[in-house]
Amino acid sequence: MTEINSEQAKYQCDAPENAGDSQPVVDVQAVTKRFRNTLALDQIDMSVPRGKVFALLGENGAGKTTLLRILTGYLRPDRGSAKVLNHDCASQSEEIRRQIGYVSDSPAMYEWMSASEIGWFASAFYDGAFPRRYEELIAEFQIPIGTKLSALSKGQRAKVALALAVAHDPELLILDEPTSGLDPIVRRQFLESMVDRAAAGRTVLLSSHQINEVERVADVVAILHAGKLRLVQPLEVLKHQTRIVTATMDDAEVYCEPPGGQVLSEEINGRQRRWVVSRLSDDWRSKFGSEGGVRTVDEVMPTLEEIFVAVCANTPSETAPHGAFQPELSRGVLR
Ligand SMILES: Nc1ncnc2c1ncn2[C@@H]1O[C@H](COP(=O)(O)OP(=O)(O)OP(=O)(O)O)[C@@H](O)[C@H]1O
Repeated sequence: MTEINSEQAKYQCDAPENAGDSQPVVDVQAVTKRFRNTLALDQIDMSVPRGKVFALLGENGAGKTTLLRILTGYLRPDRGSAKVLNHDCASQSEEIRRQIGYVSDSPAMYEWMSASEIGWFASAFYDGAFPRRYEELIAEFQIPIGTKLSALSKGQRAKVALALAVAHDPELLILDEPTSGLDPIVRRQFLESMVDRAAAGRTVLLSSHQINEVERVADVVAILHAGKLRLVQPLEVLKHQTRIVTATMDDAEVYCEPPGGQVLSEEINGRQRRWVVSRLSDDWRSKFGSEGGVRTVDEVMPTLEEIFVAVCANTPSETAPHGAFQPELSRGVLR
């Protein structure tokens, strides 16, 4: 069985020299990027704290890859600025790429090389420990070392790309859809190894559609929607402060104000009203439905997927007139 074991996680995570540094590892300010008629990123402000697993969620076309490509210097923003490890992404991209590990959504590798040869080739760019770490990862992943990359399966190639990105033990790992192509066992072990990295002070910034997986490993969640950053919050805070409130009215015609807080979404179905609400106060029940007409009221904790759907379904133009949803962020800094 392919396994990223605890031993491996240990060597990946020797304590970084400046682990105590409180400066964000990624600092994005007012970044805007347009492709012809598509506004891919619209005034993005975001900071990624050190030593966390930071998950960037968004629907297809939300702008995740565009943002990650700006951070790694493969794209330039039209406006705004971005820094990674205190280096400017537009002018110091080589330095950034040397210091980080990056796996793009479609890694380009020299197809005519074997896993062994590409490791040897990449080791020229990194410190002396790279070859040993790389070989151990390749062995853990059970990659046939002599086979040309062009002859490997999609999942095996994804593993080679990951091994290349991780083997120099980077302070920041940027992963665009890291688990696509991996089988469920490797996905799980890989994500757990990301948690171990964060615990040792390394930072992992990953984009994903796999919300259930993200829910298991992320410290911080950001949601991009149509090029706008709609939410950035520690996952624990997000889950603690967000509720699905369902009220059943005496009559479908009875109007009912939402239960306070920030309304992420509202659904009306006959006599039933359903809100996904963040920042609900502890005493919301005492104030709710004071005008009468509310027969029963229930409150449950939403899954991250339910929060994601609520945030993405509620674009500003659709925002309910009452309790309007405002992105849960201020300059993308966690509150
Ligand atoms: N090189 C490009 N030329 C033109 N449009 C582009 C280009 N790259 C991205 N876009 C557009 O920018 C928007 C954001 O794309 P992006 O790839 O960043 O989304 P994403 O969130 O990574 O999506 P997915 O989850 O499907 O990979 C999309 O509308 C896409 O069509």
